[in-house]
Amino acid sequence: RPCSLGTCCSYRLRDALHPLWQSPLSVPGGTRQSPIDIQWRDSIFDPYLRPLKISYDPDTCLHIWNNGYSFLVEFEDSADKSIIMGGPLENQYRLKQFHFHWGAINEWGSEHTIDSRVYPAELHLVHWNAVKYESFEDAVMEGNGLAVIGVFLKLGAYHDGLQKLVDALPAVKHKDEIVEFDSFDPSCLLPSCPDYWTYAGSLTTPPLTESVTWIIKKKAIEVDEDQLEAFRMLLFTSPGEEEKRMVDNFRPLQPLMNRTVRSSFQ
Ligand SMILES: CCCCCOc1ccc(S(N)(=O)=O)cc1
Ligand SMILES: [Zn+2]
Repeated sequence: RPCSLGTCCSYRLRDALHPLWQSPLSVPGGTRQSPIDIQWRDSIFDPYLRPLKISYDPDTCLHIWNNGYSFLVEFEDSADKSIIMGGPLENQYRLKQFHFHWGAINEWGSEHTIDSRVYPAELHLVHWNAVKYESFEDAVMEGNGLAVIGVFLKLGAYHDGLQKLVDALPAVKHKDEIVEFDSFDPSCLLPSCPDYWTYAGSLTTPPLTESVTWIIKKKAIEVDEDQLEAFRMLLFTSPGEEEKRMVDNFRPLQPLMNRTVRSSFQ
């Protein structure tokens, strides 16, 4: 219905859209958005945080899929086979997938930062609360629905465990390509140090829902230049389209607002 001013009511200022995801950079009313900069000195040691318990079954590994934002390694999650519990979590969470975010060059690429230090890449191991919810899709909409372990990647020694994944990437060069991937245990991508920070946040890509308990490992894992370059040869684009290299697939930092970051270590 035309409004009294005779101008079309649907006209409104365009919100700032993220160039990559065409999604709002800021979620209206968002109070717990991710990623954030973790200020080490402002994080609070919580002695009640328990050790994180991680138990992955390599036989639940299904395939690698280029979804046009990143590449996902997806897991069979119809039973409690690959799970995490403890740490800040009240329930057991099931592994659904893991993926990475990275930059065009080694100077940037991670989503979270530590005292403003950026890493060349960041691994996200995505789990959902299978005690409280029926499916990952349901859990995505709930405040305690997801738990994501974040691991920083830094340039250094060759990472033997990552190489099996790197060798499979050419098979998923283009958006929507998928390749079978079996018997991979993602625990090989975790640092041996148990220390982590944890805070209440959100998905960093659409639908950006505020459903994630983030568990950010203090220690980074080392990978070498060729392994990082392998990520950068992936494409955002489908076969036949003008090629766009899959790089800089990270969301900008979001305001901390009224949140505390807790540490599992002193
Ligand atoms: C209902 C379908 C939802 C698909 C989206 O799933 C996601 C999105 C982002 C993340 S991240 N970068 O915050 O770890 C994890 C999972
Ligand atoms: Zn992610």
